[in-house]
Amino acid sequence: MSKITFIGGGNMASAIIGGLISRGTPAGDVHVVDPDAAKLAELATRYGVHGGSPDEALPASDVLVLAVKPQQLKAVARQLAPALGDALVISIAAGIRADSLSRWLGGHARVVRVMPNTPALVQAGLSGAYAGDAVGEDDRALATRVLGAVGEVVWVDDEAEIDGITAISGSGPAYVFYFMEALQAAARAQGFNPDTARKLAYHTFSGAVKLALDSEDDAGTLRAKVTSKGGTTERAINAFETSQLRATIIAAAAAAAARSRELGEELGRDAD
Ligand SMILES: NC(=O)C1=CN([C@@H]2O[C@H](COP(=O)(O)OP(=O)(O)OC[C@H]3O[C@@H](n4cnc5c(N)ncnc54)[C@H](OP(=O)(O)O)[C@@H]3O)[C@@H](O)[C@H]2O)C=CC1
Ligand SMILES: O=C(O)[C@@H]1CCC=N1
Repeated sequence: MSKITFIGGGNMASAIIGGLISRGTPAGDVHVVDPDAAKLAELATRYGVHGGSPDEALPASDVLVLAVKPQQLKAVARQLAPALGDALVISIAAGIRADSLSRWLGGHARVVRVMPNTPALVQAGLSGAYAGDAVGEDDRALATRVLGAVGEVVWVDDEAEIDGITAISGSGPAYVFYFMEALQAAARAQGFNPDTARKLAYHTFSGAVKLALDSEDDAGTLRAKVTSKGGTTERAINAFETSQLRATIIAAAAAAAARSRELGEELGRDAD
């Protein structure tokens, strides 16, 4: 495996690092740069990875993963540019387009834009990936190896699709957790204690997902098999439909995709 340096050791970087280490990447091959010493200490304790400065880490890196907030990326990229060398740069920042980043890195061509998600921590991630024509097959294969260690990788030819992937699988775990929270609250409202409410909600979710993944039926058919005519489920689904829950979910994802495009426009300008 290649030497990988993460710039930013926050939530998403921790998830990818945790996934890489549990899949056998040697801890000595992973460096993390983050201004927060407490975060670095926690990553070192949990996964054995090294913290350090960009000056130490960059010259020895084959792959650089930029995992700072989109609002921080321009300044970070400009600062890294002089010491970058020939590393493959993978940006996971929402919204920021590959050509903006390449420009901030002083015209660095080996840039891949990726949208991962936090289930990477348990090797169940999904990453959308895009690279321009200047990025060769070897670099695409290298990016696939890094992200593929923590889940599925889906390459797109049109960068605009990364905004859609951000809205579905990038932000999506939060939608799922929102539904799980709501189902727990519903269980509490039925009088169950917190432990039982959690068990009922989580186990129902994981059981339904396992059933869907293992089944040849689509989700609509599986739903119909639960929904007896004149029964209890029908009453609940009718309540969802009356409150236009499906349309709300579709509109929410469209809002997330629009925000991704907006971030690319707003933060991609070179004016400041
Ligand atoms: N969380 C998620 O589910 C997903 C996030 N992403 C993307 O990943 C990126 C990171 O998100 P997330 O992990 O949630 O954010 P976090 O805020 O948790 O992590 C970003 C980290 O970068 C650090 N940082 C800031 N400036 C620098 C610098 N100059 N050098 C090194 N590190 C620096 C921050 O420190 P400090 O807090 O002190 O500023 C922070 O620890 C974002 O661009 C986001 O769009 C993509 C997919 C999913
Ligand atoms: O909320 C965000 O902006 C980031 C990108 C996708 C998930 N988290």
